[in-house]
Amino acid sequence: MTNVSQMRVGLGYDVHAFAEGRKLILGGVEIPHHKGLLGHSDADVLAHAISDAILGAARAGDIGKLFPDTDPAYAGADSLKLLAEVAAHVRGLGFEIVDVDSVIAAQAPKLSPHRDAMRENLARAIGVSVDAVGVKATTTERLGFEGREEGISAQAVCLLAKKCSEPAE
Ligand SMILES: Nc1ccn([C@@H]2O[C@H](COP(=O)(O)O)[C@@H](O)[C@H]2O)c(=O)n1
Ligand SMILES: C[C@@]1(CO)OP(=O)(O)OP(=O)(O)OC[C@H]1O
Repeated sequence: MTNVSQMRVGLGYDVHAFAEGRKLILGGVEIPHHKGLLGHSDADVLAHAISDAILGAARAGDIGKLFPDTDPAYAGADSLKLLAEVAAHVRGLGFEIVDVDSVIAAQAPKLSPHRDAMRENLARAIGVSVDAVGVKATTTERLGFEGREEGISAQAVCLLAKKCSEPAE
């Protein structure tokens, strides 16, 4: 028997609408802006997309399954804490979190000044090194709901590895 790694990829996507009187929190960073994102939790759309990418790679459902948006326990929840729970959950299933990359689609505000702070927060929550977490941002050239500044979307991919035994040839 030899130990081999089974590799799995996951994809996550999330959208939250802008609302007045809310904080804008992305990757656990509170970003100065005149409006924030609406949600049951803190509406950290980036942390949610990454959570779903990790869960997708583990074939373990999605964040709505783990943390229902009908459960008052998650009202105003810190999404970095939910992400840390997701990481612990997939490790409990035997997976190692190898790599994460992501992109935020937002017409405004400018996010690149906050990239490193987001990466550090996310890496700490996931329990990986900062170089294993990518964060990018794009406008949508004023097209679509992001371009009209009605909301923000985020997409993420994740690579997981699981050690498994296989009979030698
Ligand atoms: N909210 C955003 C959007 C974009 N950026 C940075 O600007 C670059 C150019 O964006 P385009 O949509 O015109 O391609 C992009 O590569 C990001 O570095 C940003 O910081 N915040
Ligand atoms: C994060 C959770 C927590 O209840 O709520 P929301 O902030 O509404 O976020 P969404 O991505 O719409 O749903 C996932 C939920 O698990």
